[in-house]
Amino acid sequence: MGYTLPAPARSMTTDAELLHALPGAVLLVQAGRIVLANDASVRLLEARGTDEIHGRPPSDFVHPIDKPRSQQRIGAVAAPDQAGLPNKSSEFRICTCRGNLRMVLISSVAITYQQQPAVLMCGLDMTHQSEIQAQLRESERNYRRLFENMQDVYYRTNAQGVVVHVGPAVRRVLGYEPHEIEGRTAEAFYPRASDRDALKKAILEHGEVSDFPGQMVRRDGTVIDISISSRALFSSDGQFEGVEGLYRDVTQRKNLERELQRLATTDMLTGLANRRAFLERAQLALQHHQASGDPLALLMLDMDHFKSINDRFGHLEGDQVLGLFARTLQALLPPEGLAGRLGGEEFSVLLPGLGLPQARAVAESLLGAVRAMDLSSAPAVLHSGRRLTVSIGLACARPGDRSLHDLIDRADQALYLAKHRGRDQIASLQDLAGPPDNGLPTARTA
Ligand SMILES: Nc1nc2c(ncn2[C@@H]2O[C@H](COP(=O)(O)OP(=O)(O)OP(=O)(O)O)[C@@H](O)[C@H]2O)c(=O)[nH]1
Repeated sequence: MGYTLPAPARSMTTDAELLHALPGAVLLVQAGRIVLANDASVRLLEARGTDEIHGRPPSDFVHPIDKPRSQQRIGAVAAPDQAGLPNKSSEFRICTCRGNLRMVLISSVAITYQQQPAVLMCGLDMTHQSEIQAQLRESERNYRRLFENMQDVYYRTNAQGVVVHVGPAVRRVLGYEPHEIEGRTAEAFYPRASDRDALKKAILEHGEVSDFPGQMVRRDGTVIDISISSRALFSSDGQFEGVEGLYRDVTQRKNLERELQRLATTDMLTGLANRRAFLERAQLALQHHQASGDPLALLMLDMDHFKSINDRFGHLEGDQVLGLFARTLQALLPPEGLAGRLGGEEFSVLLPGLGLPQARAVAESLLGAVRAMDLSSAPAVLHSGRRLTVSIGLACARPGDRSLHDLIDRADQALYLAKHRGRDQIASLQDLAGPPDNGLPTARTA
């Protein structure tokens, strides 16, 4: 296949035609005046024709700021020590005949033309490149500003986990200067090595992580919650080169979340688990019991004749008593136990790992502690000489339990039995005459 030149290729026969066909602007200056301008310079200077250029000093087209430099260069290029060599090209602001500004890269050389000394100037329009450079500089300034003011900490480590770069936000987040962190391994700032290991593992497994939770230690020793988004860096031949990412201090948000979680799961009057939280934990404990066969006991507690406390001493005093009762429960719980307020003056205690005898012992101690409760924060009750008591229903999880409801139901029935039998006592369904419950003897009394 032959190659054909594109259509309008101009054919030229003279040197002058060659000069006018040049894409670069050329001016010839003699005795300080332009004596020749090629077509490209006419276009560059936005002249109507060569007449608008010929006869004028080149400085007519140079921006006042660049005039001294331009004149100095034209003088220097003609100096004998320049030996007819062109000077180094340099950018000048050029004002066109139409008043527009152009950035032109100009180089000159001293010659002899028609037996007279002359300076030949060659110019390349750099306006577009200058604009690009200015945009680049502006964009670089913008990125730097953004980087300096960023709330998140940018960091980069090498393959050995050494921090090679960290952003200035680290001053605010961790209280260190960037140079104090650069050159150290990131592990140094994690309170638990396992956190950093988990992050590393996740990044290597997935290539990147987003909003990965963790904690870091500030210079003053306080531990803060952070959220990290990072990615692994690889060389073009697939070698692991380190990690790059951003982390931010989310302590405030985490504290708020923890507080919301606490509010959502805590009974405000007593500080115990609320009904929803208690039942959730009880469900988990039952599942564990079903999977492991570990014993599980549940107590239902109801203050005796509580209505009369409210009626006689007022609702506020009643609230004080409920608070006291809750603290008494809490103080006597075994480490794995959980107390909750199911509503009103009804409470429940979950006893994972405890069988009937141990659970009964806990219930006994609760019964005694309520009888002996210090009522100084409920002064009206205290001065009346009234003693408080509680009734307790006790049930143990059985292999046949289909749901938590079965266990709670038995504890409720046992509580009813304790009330029925005169209150201030413990009952379990084993106390009823009937078939053996869970292999234990029947008709036991509390
Ligand atoms: N002060 C106070 N009283 C409450 C609260 N919730 C429920 N109560 C009261 O607790 C009382 C419960 O009374 P009842 O269920 O009739 O039983 P009781 O008087 O405790 O008698 P027995 O349970 O049969 O021993 C009612 O008067 C309720 O108004 C509370 O948050 N604060």
